[in-house]
Amino acid sequence: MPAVSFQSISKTYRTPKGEFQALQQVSLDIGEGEFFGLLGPNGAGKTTLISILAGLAKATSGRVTVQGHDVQSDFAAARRQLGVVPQELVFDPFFNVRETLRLQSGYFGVKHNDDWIDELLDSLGLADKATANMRQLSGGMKRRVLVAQALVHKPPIIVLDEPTAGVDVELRQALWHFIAKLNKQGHTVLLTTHYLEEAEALCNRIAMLKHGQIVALDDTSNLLKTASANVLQFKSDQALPEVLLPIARVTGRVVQLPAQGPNDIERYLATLREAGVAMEDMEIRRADLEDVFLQVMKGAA
Ligand SMILES: Nc1ncnc2c1ncn2[C@@H]1O[C@H](COP(=O)(O)OP(=O)(O)OP(=O)(O)O)[C@@H](O)[C@H]1O
Repeated sequence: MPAVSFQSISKTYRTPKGEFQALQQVSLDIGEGEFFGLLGPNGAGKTTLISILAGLAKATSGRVTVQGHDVQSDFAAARRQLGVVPQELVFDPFFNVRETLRLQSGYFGVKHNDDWIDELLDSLGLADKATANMRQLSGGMKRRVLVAQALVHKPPIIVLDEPTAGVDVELRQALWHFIAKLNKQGHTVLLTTHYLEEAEALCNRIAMLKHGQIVALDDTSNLLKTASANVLQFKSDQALPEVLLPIARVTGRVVQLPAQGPNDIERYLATLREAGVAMEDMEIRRADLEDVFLQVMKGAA
C-alpha cells in the first residue's frame, strides 16, 4: 500500500474572472519510506495538491488516500498519519513554545509526550526558547516551531511545503539533518521546494508540476541522466552570436550553454571565438537538477 496515493486529482477554483483549473488529473503514488520531491514554478499547483492531501481544500474530482485512508471520508485517521509543515507562519501569540506544542499534541489526542517535545526542541535548536512567548520569536525561530508542531504526534508521513523559504543556512542544515534522520528511521517525506540543490541532494524521487499537470516523474538519478551531460558556463558583457541564442540561458552576465558532449562544447567555443566574444570565469560543469528542471519546463511550454 502506498503511503500517499493521489488518484486523478483535479481542482477548479471559482474566481471573479471565471473558473481556473489549478490541477488537472494528477495521479501519483508515494511509497512508504520515500523522500519525495514535488517541484514546479510559482503557481504550478504544489500547495493546492498539499492542501488537498491535508484536508484543507477539497478536490473537484479524484481521490487521495493516506495509508489507505480517504482524506475526505476518513479524515481523522488520514490526518493522524500526516505531519504538515505549512508555508505560512500562523500562531496563537499568547502561548509560549512548549505550550504551543502541548496544545498541538492534545489536538491529536497524544498525552505525556514531553520527552519527545524535548527531543524536538533540542534537534531544532529551540531548547532555550521553550518558555519564550511565540510573539518574541524571530521569523526563522517561528518556522522551527512550525516544524516541531507538525512532528509532535510522530507522524509516519512528513509533508513540508517550502520549509526553507527565507531560512538561514544554519537552520537549513539542521533541519535537513533532522528530517533525513527521521526518513532513515522509516518516516515518509514529501517536500516542495524551490531550492533544487536541496531536492537533488535529498529526494530519491521527484515529480515536476507545470500548470497543474505532472510533466516529469522519475527517480532523481534517472532525471539527472536525461539532462544534457555538461554545461559550458562563463561571464560576458557582450551579445551572444545569434545561433547560440535559442540554447543559451542568460542570467545577468552569466551565460550557460547546455551541451550533450565535447563536440557541442568545441562548436560553442569556436562560434564564440569567431564572434570575438570575450569570456571570463569560463568553466565546464556537470548538468544538475536545475538544468533538468529548466529543460523539462521549456519542453512542457
Ligand atoms: N483560493 C484560490 N482561489 C483562486 N485561485 C487560487 C486559489 N489558490 C490558488 N489559486 C491559484 O492556483 C494556482 C496554483 O497555486 P498554488 O499555490 O497551488 O501554486 P504553487 O505551485 O504552490 O506556487 P508557489 O511555488 O508560488 O507556492 C495559482 O495560479 C493560484 O493563483
